[in-house]
Amino acid sequence: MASTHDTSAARGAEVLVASNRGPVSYEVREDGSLHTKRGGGGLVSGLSAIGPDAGALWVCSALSDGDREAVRRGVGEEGVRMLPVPADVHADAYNGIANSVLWFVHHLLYQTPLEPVFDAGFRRQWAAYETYNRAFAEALAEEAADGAAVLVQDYHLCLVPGMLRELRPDLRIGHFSHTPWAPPDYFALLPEDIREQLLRGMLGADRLGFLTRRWADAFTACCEQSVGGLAGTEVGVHGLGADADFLRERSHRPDVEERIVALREEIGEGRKAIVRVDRTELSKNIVRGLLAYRQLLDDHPQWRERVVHVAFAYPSRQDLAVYRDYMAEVQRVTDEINAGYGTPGWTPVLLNLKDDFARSLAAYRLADVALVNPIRDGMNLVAKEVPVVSDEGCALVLSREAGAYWELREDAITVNPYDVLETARALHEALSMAPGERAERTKRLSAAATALPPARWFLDQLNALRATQPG
Ligand SMILES: O=P(O)(O)OC[C@H]1O[C@H](O[C@H]2O[C@H](CO)[C@@H](O)[C@H](O)[C@H]2O)[C@H](O)[C@@H](O)[C@@H]1O
Ligand SMILES: O=c1ccn([C@@H]2O[C@H](COP(=O)(O)OP(=O)(O)O)[C@@H](O)[C@H]2O)c(=O)[nH]1
Repeated sequence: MASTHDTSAARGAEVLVASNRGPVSYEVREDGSLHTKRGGGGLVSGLSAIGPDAGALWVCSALSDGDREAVRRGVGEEGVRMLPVPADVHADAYNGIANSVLWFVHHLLYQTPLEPVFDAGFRRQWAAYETYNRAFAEALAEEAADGAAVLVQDYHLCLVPGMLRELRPDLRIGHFSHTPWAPPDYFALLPEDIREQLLRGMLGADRLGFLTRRWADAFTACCEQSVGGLAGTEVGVHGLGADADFLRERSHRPDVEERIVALREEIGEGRKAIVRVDRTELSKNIVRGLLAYRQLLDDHPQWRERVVHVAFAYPSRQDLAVYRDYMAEVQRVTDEINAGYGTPGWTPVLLNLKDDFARSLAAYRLADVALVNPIRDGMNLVAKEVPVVSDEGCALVLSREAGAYWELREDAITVNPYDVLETARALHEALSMAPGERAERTKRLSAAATALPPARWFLDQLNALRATQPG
């Protein structure tokens, strides 16, 4: 890794994006060939719309053995540079600090009295997080043309703006958070020096972006409490929308049509479908969703045999025991409901624990009700994607703690995600909605969901960043 920027280097990229997860990942097949897979989650859905046409260089991490092998063989996508960070550094930075500490802080996921504990192990992981951030800062410093614009993404890379600023004072540096931001009292769980390092690292940027005003205000409040304010850094709000063109085209391809036929058969003739699609992620609140569905079957037995809960919970962050345990809990509660309520011709919950994007799109299209009930979520693109591709209109049950709430609340049925009884009532209301009203609401939801498509979301940030004075 180069430690300084060589100013005599040839001109590099004018626009750079940096994120932990990149647009694709690789898998080594048994015959030794490399298989390419689209990266999962909303950050990739948002940034993939930018594509190589925009001329941006996307610097991301080699996350898997397959990714590292691709780097070794010199295989890669156009406009993408994968950093082969050592596996142990990545594990500590990504699984340790990013996903077990920062993700937990911003999503209010700690369960006292057992968590959090900031001990010597945490300090070792923090050192890896610094190393990881430095690797990105150095790669970006190496690749960027004079005066280029660099858009750093998310909580994995909070220290990059400050580090990059030192290496390349000429650059315009932005940082965008795809997560919520913790309120100051919760952020204060972190050791004081770590809090300061994170905030000062981000304030090394010229401009910071958030998905909603709520998260931007929480960040500003944390800065006021810990480091005396924003130190001249601009803060903007950019609510990432769904990519209607991509979704409509992709959801009408033959592989999705095939899956619609299969899904309809599994659901059963004349039954309604309550659909959810998430990473198996603690903050998505899948178990309370199942409990609310069970409550619905208790409170309104008329729905028994007439509805199926189609739950797609595709694997995420499986290196972490707490995520593996959560997946097992989702399976356990599903089995309990199916055993307790199922009949020979009716399986109340259809649980899909495998990654199958085409099948998820098929479920979006045929859903009567979409259940999106996160405890807390930066935005939640699923809530925005369903109305766009829905065939016959879909009622949306939406958590008031999702970023998407602020844009979709008028036509969604909104819930407190912890309140299982309220969620059950919302499911009943959604299932009972008249088809005409459902179609009308879906149309308005779709318009709100696509108000800021990914390409414009990105361009707005780029233009705003270019209008700042570097440093
Ligand atoms: O990369 P992973 O660890 O597999 O996780 C997937 C992504 O999860 C988070 O996504 C967020 O970004 C979405 C788009 O802005 C937003 O709608 C959602 O609410 C967020 O949870 C994470 O922030 C990304 O970095 C991950 O890639
Ligand atoms: O099997 C699937 C099903 C869905 N998605 C996509 O994953 C994203 C999830 O984004 P969201 O903002 O809802 O949550 P995140 O996972 O980023 O926290 C959406 O764009 C989905 O279309 C996916 O990658 N694989």
